[in-house]
Amino acid sequence: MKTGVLLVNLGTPAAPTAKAVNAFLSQFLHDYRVVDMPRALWCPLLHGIILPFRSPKVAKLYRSIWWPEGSPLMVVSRRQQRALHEAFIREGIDMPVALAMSYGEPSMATAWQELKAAGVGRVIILPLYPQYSVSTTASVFDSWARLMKAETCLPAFRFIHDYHEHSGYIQALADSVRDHWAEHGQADMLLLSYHGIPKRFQDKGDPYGQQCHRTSELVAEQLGLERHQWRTTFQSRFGREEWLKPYTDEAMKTLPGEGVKRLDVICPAFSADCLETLEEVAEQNKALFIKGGGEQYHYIEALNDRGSHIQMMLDLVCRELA
Ligand SMILES: C=CC1=C(C)c2cc3[nH]c(cc4nc(cc5[nH]c(cc1n2)c(C)c5CCC(=O)O)C(CCC(=O)O)=C4C)c(C)c3C=C
Ligand SMILES: [Fe+2]
Ligand SMILES: [Fe+2]
Repeated sequence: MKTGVLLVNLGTPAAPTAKAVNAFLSQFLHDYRVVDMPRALWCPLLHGIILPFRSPKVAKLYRSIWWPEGSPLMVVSRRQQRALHEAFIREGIDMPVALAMSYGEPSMATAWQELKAAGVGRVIILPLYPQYSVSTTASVFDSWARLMKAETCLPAFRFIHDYHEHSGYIQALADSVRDHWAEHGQADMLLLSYHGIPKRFQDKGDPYGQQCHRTSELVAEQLGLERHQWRTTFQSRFGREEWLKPYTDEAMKTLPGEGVKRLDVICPAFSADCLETLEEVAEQNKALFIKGGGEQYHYIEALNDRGSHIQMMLDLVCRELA
């Protein structure tokens, strides 16, 4: 039976316009895995305030990072899909690779049709989230399960839960930091900034925060950093409740006062650069750090279609084939 790979990431608006951002956010923020409030309370807030006010504001941010070929997240994801397919060809393996997004296009239904058309009867689902979270990974599983309701003969499938301590992933992160140091020199501190989640999710059993801390420890160990040379923080808060701490934006304001004048920042939870890395981390946080007395700030790009990242994906898939 032919096997195929289904790469899945979050998704992104089709255009950097208020209308497209509204459509994307509406689908995203209606997902119970992301916002678990009763709909009678959440929908009036979402439709009455969040979507009308946030969409034009966020569209402007998307315009500031949009590439000529499209949204960075989409452009990078397509490159990853192509590179993984080519890596399999080099290994002499015929392995169709499809790309799906949890929200927006290409949907999981579109990707599954592509795999079926290629004769695939066994699927390896690889959510491109190194750390498991109910808000991301579990949502990918929900989409798959919903899609499978229409199938009479289910394909065999494997679902890759997380890869937060996979040696190839840790090595790829460490290599990307070393490459950055070779070009720019080593800063006073390496900050590992992860997308946050509400603390309440962690209290209910989401292992995301613990997995982020583990990734940081392994990267720091691989780089031979001493404890005062690295730190873990959480970014991209949404809403008013408490999220995982410490917060990245608060660290930007306090680190210069602690003597950290030169800062390198890496975002290991993002397998592809996107709004949250290119705008929030590379631009907004840099401004906060410099305003707080920092002197030099470098954002180290996501693993994207780096060779070692693609090799790690190949390894993750091959493990499931064994
Ligand atoms: C590690 C990956 C991610 C986790 C965990 C995650 C949780 C999470 N996110 C929101 C709300 C928003 N996230 C937004 C953008 C966004 N989030 C991720 C990844 C994770 N999110 C990515 C890759 C992106 C960027 C997409 C792009 O187009 O570039 C947004 C949209 C932008 C904005 O309005 O600020 C929202 C909203 C919640 C509520 C949540 C956990 C509950
Ligand atoms: Fe609604
Ligand atoms: Fe997010």
